[in-house]
Amino acid sequence: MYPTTLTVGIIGCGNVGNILAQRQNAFRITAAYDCIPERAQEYSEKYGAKPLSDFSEFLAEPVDIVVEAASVSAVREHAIDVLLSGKDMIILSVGALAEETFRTQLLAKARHLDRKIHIPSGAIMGLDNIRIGQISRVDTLFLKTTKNPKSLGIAEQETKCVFSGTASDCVRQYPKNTNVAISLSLACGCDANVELWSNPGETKNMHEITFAGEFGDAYIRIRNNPAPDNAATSSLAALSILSILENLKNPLVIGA
Ligand SMILES: NC(=O)C1=CN([C@@H]2O[C@H](COP(=O)(O)OP(=O)(O)OC[C@H]3O[C@@H](n4cnc5c(N)ncnc54)[C@H](O)[C@@H]3O)[C@@H](O)[C@H]2O)C=CC1
Ligand SMILES: O=C([O-])CC(=O)C(=O)O
Repeated sequence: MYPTTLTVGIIGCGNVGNILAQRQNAFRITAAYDCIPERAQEYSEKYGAKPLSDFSEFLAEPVDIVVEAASVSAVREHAIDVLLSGKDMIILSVGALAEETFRTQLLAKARHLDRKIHIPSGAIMGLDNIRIGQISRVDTLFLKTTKNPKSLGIAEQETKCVFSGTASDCVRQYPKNTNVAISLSLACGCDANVELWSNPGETKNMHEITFAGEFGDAYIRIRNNPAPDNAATSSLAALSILSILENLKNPLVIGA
């Protein structure tokens, strides 16, 4: 069981890492790792977490849970070692789990070590009940994401569909922008269909989910405010991690 005040180790001292540190309540971030050591150092000066530039030293820190808020490659490089060090983990760069061999290895390790990997709802709503896809018929799971071209890292000046295909192919091309597509796929147990739109007039990060099956049908539209230090990331993504950390000890479990 977790203690009353959780201790957290953070991988990634960027936009999300900073939001989490600014809103510590039921938890304390005590260890910080970033592949750019100056970022971990600066983070430490601002928030008091111990900066670690060597990942094995980070793993030796006695934290209750590790939060990844870095990149798909950080998950591939470090997630199995985090589990091996005896810690549960929250993974935000969910796109890493699109690759089947890696996902199978990671989940087998977690099962073997009796550790939990939390996938936050991130920048979308409704992920809880999309899990019914694992136990009932699904006819449609479709995500349409619309962002400003600057967030997508492209120079497109027209409103345009820049990707149409499966979630796993989409996150390979846009690993910083479509992690939510993999969260939906993992929840439902099938590869979601995705369209990614670039719109120079869009100031929000918009996700429209269409889900239909045995239960009926649903359409969920989320119009996210971009986070202050990284417009490609929605503020909701950091808030969803905060809600996991704040609720880990709560005896009342809300949602599917
Ligand atoms: N699941 C979801 O709904 C969402 C997921 N994300 C993902 O969350 C992650 C964090 O987002 P932001 O904080 O906005 O990004 P950011 O770019 O502001 O910060 C990332 C930080 O992680 C560090 N980093 C990158 N690769 C690393 C590695 N291999 N090892 C250690 N440190 C590494 C960077 O130096 C940087 O300081 C990104 O991968 C982003 O795509 C973002 C929004 C929604
Ligand atoms: O923050 C968002 O709107 C979604 C995002 O970047 C992702 O899923 O990677």
